[in-house]
Amino acid sequence: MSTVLNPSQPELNDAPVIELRDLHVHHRTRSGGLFKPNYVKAVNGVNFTVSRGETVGIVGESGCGKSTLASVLVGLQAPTSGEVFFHGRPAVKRSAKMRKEFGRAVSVVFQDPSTALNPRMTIQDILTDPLVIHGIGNAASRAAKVSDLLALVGLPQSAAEVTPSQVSGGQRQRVAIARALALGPDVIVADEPTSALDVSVRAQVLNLLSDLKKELDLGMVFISHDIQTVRYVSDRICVMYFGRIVEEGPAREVFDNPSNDYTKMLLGAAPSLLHT
Ligand SMILES: Nc1ncnc2c1ncn2[C@@H]1O[C@H](COP(=O)(O)OP(=O)(O)OP(=O)(O)O)[C@@H](O)[C@H]1O
Repeated sequence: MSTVLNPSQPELNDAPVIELRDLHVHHRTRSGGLFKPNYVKAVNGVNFTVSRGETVGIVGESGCGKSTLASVLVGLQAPTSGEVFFHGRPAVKRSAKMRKEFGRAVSVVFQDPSTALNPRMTIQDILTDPLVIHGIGNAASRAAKVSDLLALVGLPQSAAEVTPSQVSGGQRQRVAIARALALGPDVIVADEPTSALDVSVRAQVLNLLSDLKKELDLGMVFISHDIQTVRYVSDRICVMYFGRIVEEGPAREVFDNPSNDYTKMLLGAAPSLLHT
């Protein structure tokens, strides 16, 4: 049987890369009134951890709060309340030093590489950019790093010379993954990373992410509305419903023996793998 989440109390030494405790995120809306709040509870009391070497899948229908949770995980959004720990240290009000370390250690792959990558930059410049921003290496070492990154994600070296629009959608997502790896992160947050891709290349990108996780001992947060896709890549699954995690457990257990009615409904409604 899978379990319902409880906040974990890790020892500092083997603390997860990121831990969220009782996290709440409210988005302001314009439609408030006398009896209606002017905010949406996008995330409503979530406890969550991700460590190196594990893929944690977050699954739920559109609007359940997945992307809001992702934006807190990557530091783009501050929580309304709750605690964020980074390698066991409180990280809600992070110092400039911690912000820099967080930026190196946690990176993101978005759904649509066409909008996530600057169309005017060459792929060489896109992959060099994070190194320049973080003041890492010199021109020669950065060029070598770009070459390594292209090899790591299965792109030809010639891809460095072109812009994102000159490669296929699947290759563009590989560029986005290479950029996410540039600083040697501990965790990658992948928010619907295959939804915008052709069905024919989705499995390749999922396999690449799984291989990279193993090869680099990465932590990965894999977010999708599609429980079949989440199961394919995840060690552990968190099922989200209206801003809460309603079920959490090893992927196989959640899949084979779900304890929550919403999880059962998601599984019942799930079409065949990778075809949504
Ligand atoms: N910037 C915002 N301002 C107001 N409401 C927002 C904002 N962003 C998200 N919301 C609302 O918060 C809730 C959670 O949205 P969120 O995008 O996190 O869910 P999601 O599960 O990622 O959905 P999707 O897969 O459609 O992106 C929804 O009700 C959404 O309408």
